[in-house]
Formats: sequence, C-alpha cells, structure tokens
Amino acid sequence: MRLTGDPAPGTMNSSGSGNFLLVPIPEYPLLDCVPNKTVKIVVLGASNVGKTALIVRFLTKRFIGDYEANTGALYSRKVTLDGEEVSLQIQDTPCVALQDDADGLYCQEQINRSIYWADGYVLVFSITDHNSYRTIQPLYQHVRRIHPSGNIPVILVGNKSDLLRARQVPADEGETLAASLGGVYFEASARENHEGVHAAFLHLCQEVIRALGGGNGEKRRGGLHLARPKSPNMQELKRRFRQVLSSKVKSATTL
Ligand SMILES: Nc1nc2c(ncn2[C@@H]2O[C@H](COP(=O)(O)OP(=O)(O)OP(=O)(O)O)[C@@H](O)[C@H]2O)c(=O)[nH]1
Repeated sequence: MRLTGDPAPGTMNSSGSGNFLLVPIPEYPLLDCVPNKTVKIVVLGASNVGKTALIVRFLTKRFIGDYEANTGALYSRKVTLDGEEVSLQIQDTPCVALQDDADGLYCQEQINRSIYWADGYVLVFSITDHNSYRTIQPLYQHVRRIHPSGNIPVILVGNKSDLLRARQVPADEGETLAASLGGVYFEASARENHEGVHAAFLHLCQEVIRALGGGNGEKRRGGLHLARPKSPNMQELKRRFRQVLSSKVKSATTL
C-alpha cells in the first residue's frame, strides 16, 4: 500500500519529511547520493502481505496500520553498512497476483521496470495466507526471466508472524522455498517487531553489496560481474612517497 503524502512514483522528495502525512521518511535529493555506493531494493509480493508495512518499519522503526492503495513509492535513505555510508533506495510495488492457471502472474509493467532496475529483491508473503506463499515461486521465475543470468540477491520474508494462530504456512516451508531460490528465509512481524525486519533488510543489503563487487555500485547485468578496482597498496604508496621525498631532500642539499 501507499503512504498518504508519498512523492509521486519514481520520484524523490528533497523537501525532507514535510510531504508525509502519516510517517515522516527523511528523503534527500538524488544528487546527494553517496557516489557509486547505491543499493537498490525492490519489495514484491501478493496483496495485503505487508510490503509497505515492512518498508515503513525498517525505515522509521514504526508500524502504521493503514495505508492508501499502493501505487509504488520509492524511498531513499543513507545508511551505514559495515562502517561505510551507502545510499539505499527501496521501491514499494503494487501487488502481483497468480493467474487462474496458477503458473503465470498478473504483474504490472511498472513492476517489471522496478525488477529490472533493482539490485536486490525482497519477496514477501504472509504466513497467514497460503495463496500469497504460492505466488513466490512464479514471482521469482519472473525476476529470473528479467535477469536471466547472474547472481540475484534475494530474501524471502514470511510476514505477520505475530498472527501465529492464523498460520497457514509452516516455517520449514518458508525455509525450503528460500533455499531453492538461493536466498535466506526471515520470519518477521512488521506489526510487532523492528529487529526481525531490520535484520532481513540488512542481510539483503550486504548480499547486494557483495554481488556488486564490494559496494562500488557497478551493475552486474546479464551475469556480468564487474570487479571492484583494486585499491592501491598503501605500503607501496608510502615507499614511493618516501623515495620522492628523499630525492627532493638530496637535490635540495646538492644545490
Ligand atoms: N498482524 C499484522 N498485520 C500486518 C503486518 N504487516 C502488515 N499488516 C497489516 O496488513 C495490511 C496490509 O499491509 P500493507 O503493508 O498495506 O500490505 P501491502 O502488501 O503493501 O498491500 P498491497 O497494497 O495490497 O500490495 C494492513 O492492514 C497492515 O496493517 C504484521 O506484521 N502483522
């Protein structure tokens, strides 16, 4: 769902929290992004599974019960990951739904663009809704079709873990599915707990940075892995610096 007062889809709000009626999510202009260190994440899943609630919980530590219908807002924040500042962009999306034959997906073009744009994927279902769980495999196949080769950093989130009595998807089913997608399974409750949600997003950010080659922001499209340029060897730099200094001192004393 969409927060009241969100910026238009795909835009950034540079005016701080003023535009947000329910939840102030500090935003900053694109120009202010940390150069070459941007992590782009898209949150995907069926209707009503808590995509917006998870994003809001992660960014604000708060849970807001009701949102307007989601048209896909883009949130951006600076975060510190392993001591390094990173520009994190999170794309909320409208829901996807299984087609009647249950093999295909109803998926808006806007979602396809978000999938293409993103570096990392949060696939969300609700543990209280087995149908939402059944959308995950076709959804992942859909992501694969858009990124046919290469490593796809992904996590699977079983949300609404506070509603244990209404559980329709056992935790081990979530774990098995996540393993088959090459990701990790997190059970979380956007309603009750910030830590679980935070751990899930953080894990994905780290996976993305690893996949991008250590956080230099280079894309690995079509499986192309662009290695991070090697940082200069500090010992070698110091040695050369001393060499230059001593030759300067020598030429000064011979004058
Ligand atoms: N009990 C419980 N309710 C939750 C949780 N997360 C979200 N909800 C509720 O589930 C409903 C849907 O949450 P949203 O975040 O709007 O879900 P969404 O996936 O963005 O929904 P769509 O707009 O349909 O795509 C809201 O009423 C939330 O309050 C949770 O962890 N536990």
